[in-house]
Amino acid sequence: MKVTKLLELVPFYRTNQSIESITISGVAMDSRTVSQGDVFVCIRGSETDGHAYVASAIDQGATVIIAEEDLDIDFPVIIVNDTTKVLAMVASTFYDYPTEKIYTIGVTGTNGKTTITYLLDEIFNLEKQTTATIGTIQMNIAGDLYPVKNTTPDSLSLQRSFRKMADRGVETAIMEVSSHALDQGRVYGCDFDIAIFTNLSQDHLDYHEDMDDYLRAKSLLFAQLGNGYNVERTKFAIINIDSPVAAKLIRSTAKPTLTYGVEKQADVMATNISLHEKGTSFTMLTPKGRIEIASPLMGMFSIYNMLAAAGTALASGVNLQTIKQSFAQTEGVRGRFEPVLAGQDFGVVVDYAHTPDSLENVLETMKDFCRGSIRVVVGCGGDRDRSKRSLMADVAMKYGDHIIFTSDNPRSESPKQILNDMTSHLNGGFDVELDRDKAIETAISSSNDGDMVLIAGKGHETYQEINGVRYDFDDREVARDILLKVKGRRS
Ligand SMILES: CC(=O)N[C@H]1[C@@H](OP(=O)(O)OP(=O)(O)OC[C@H]2O[C@@H](n3ccc(=O)[nH]c3=O)[C@H](O)[C@@H]2O)O[C@H](CO)[C@@H](O)[C@@H]1O[C@H](C)C(=O)N[C@@H](C)C(=O)N[C@H](CCC(=O)O)C(=O)O
Ligand SMILES: Nc1ncnc2c1ncn2[C@@H]1O[C@H](COP(=O)(O)OP(=O)(O)OP(=O)(O)O)[C@@H](O)[C@H]1O
Ligand SMILES: N[C@H](CCC[C@H](N)C(=O)O)C(=O)O
Ligand SMILES: [Mg+2]
Repeated sequence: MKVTKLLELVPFYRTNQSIESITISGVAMDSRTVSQGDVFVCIRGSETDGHAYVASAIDQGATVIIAEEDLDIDFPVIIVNDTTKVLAMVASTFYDYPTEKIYTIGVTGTNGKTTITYLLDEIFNLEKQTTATIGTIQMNIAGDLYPVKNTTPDSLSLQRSFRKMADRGVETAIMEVSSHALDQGRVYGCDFDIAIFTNLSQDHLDYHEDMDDYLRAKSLLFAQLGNGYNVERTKFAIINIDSPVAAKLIRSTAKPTLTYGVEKQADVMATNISLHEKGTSFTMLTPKGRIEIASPLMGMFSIYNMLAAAGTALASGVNLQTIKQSFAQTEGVRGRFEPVLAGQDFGVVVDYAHTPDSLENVLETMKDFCRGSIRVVVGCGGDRDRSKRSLMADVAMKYGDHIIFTSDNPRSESPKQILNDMTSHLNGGFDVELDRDKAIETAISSSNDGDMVLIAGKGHETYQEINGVRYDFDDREVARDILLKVKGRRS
């Protein structure tokens, strides 16, 4: 491709020499992945600055550089104001504007993103659509699964993935859009048709200055809605009206909004709610009529997730019966309120709650049904928001009868320090066990008929990250093994 064609979405740039005759065969944002003929785009990151790797990119075969500053080299350089935005633009041009051909749904909010992408995927699959999802667990393109590094990939990988989707005939793509991604422009260049907001509660204050900054990042998804190249499809924002920040998000988009909720009047509402041991049921009121919903998904938070998915599906033209059927037959998402069953007479649930709000939602749900004691095994991740640690501990103390604080993914931090951050303000009444395996064993082996154990924080994860090394660790497998061992001892 001619580099001038690659720049067709970039309105302003300067060059240090003529670039007319240059052609490129790929786009790279990391010097370590440059191939012969690539354009190398220098990105200023949080750890390092891509401008420092220009020489190495040239050595690897780059034919032209996109930078934010004059580089004083005898090599073609295109100078722009903001390489992050330009990377997204050129990636989208290089891969031939793939989101133009795909109905694209973005989900943002503190909790519920993964769950909603799965619910929507199931609905669209019932409609016999070819779909793709991108998020925390994996990327799924028409049934082919790919591992992911981030919940939301960088703009270059993202556009490459969209290209793959378009080539595989994907009609609808549903993706999680994290606040980091919005802040770092990873989804510039995506032409979203629908933007969904779940909720906002404390998380990521290691990255965002404060909750306002966190909200500002989230609101970019809605501000960006309709800025793309496809003007034929109607764009919608789907907003949880019960969230205290709903009005701000509604104001941040010029596009039509469909609201959902339980407490306030909304376009899609749940009434006659029944939360029970086997799931939920409710009457769903929608602009297309009312319908009775019954689902195995547990807890009030699941009703919000279903309303978000239902509103989106309706806005996308899906009928109510399909939505009802999908919610009835869903098996939920792995690691989200996932029961571990080994014939025991007490409950064991693995859940990805890693924020104060999600932990509270899950424990509230357990409290409603637990006939005995609630045991909570929980820790907090290292190199993440320190201020959520004591809040998560408070929630565990509020709902649990027996609390075992343990390690999550300590990453580069000292596990003891993390646990100290969680517990230093408490006056006892809990156990601390650094070894997550042992913590789970203690909780399970002390449980009896009617009790419930919550193993929180790691959900679907199959590793524990300590000092840069990922060791195999799966809460569900560990719990199952211990349950079988304990059963053997008791019989
Ligand atoms: C803090 C953060 O978000 N960092 C993200 C960021 O990396 P960075 O800014 O640190 O990049 P950097 O390492 O400074 O490098 C700058 C530039 O130099 C280039 N480089 C670097 C080295 C080299 O030898 N050559 C070279 O060219 C890099 O390719 C890059 O273009 O951009 C990268 C590409 O998009 C991300 O993978 C990376 O995510 C890191 C791994 C991360 O852990 N992020 C977490 C916090 C995150 O984003 N989480 C959210 C989900 C949160 C949630 O909802 O719960 C997510 O979306 O995953
Ligand atoms: N709507 C909701 N409101 C509050 N808590 C929720 C909601 N949905 C799910 N949760 C809780 O949050 C946890 C994570 O859910 P999910 O993975 O769907 O969220 P996410 O937004 O994708 O999280 P992440 O930011 O890690 O990607 C669940 O295990 C559950 O405990
Ligand atoms: N997407 C979240 C996941 C947290 C999961 C928890 N197990 C942890 O490691 O903190 C994050 O990166 O902050
Ligand atoms: Mg997620």
